Amino acid sequence: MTTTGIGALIEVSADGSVSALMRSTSEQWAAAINHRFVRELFAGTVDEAVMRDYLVQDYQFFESFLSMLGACVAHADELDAKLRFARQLGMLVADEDTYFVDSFVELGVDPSDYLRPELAAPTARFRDLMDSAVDSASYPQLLVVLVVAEWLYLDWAESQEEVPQRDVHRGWIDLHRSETFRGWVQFLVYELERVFPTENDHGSEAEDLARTWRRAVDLECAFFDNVYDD
Ligand SMILES: Cc1ncc(CN)c(N)n1
Repeated sequence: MTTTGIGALIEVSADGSVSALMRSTSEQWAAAINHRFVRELFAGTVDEAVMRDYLVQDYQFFESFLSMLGACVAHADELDAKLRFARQLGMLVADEDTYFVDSFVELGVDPSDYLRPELAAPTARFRDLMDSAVDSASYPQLLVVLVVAEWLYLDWAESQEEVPQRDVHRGWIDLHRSETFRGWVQFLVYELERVFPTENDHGSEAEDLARTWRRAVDLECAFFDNVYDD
């Protein structure tokens, strides 16, 4: 076992499938974790309207994300894994949903504005990708999207030590960095490596997973970019 450069907080086998996926998107990954939104979030200088837009769109992301975890409870091939996804669902309901609702209060966003907003294009595309993974009922397809979404967030959230003062900024960083969050991401990465199809057995399935990985990384960049587009 070894660690990679970016994503170095997580152990991956250097000659395994996850390492290869990571290498295929290293530039886009670096662009996402060093994005202007991340820099401003750590500095506590994100424009109020940008933060509002980002969280309103991310609450829509969150809905499909929950469905993916539910689908993993249904389709994971081992009991231990099902239990791990069920525990994470409980954490998201308790901590992440509370963060969203408290932040909407802090930012003055009414439920009527955050429950059914118009979806920005990257949000709609991300939801399509997650909903397709759910419909596929394929544990590897679900894992590919989850690994990108969670590992990339761990990477940017652990990229700086100093955290900003305001709850709305600090809370979003804290949700994505801790021993516990790192353990969750490590679990996802081990699972993806474990169930990844070998080229000999299922060449086209592996290609399909690689396409999904690249699409998810591109969408992470687009999701950040979108909040600065008029
Ligand atoms: C767009 C996006 N990607 C990932 C995460 C982390 N679950 C998130 N909240 N939003």
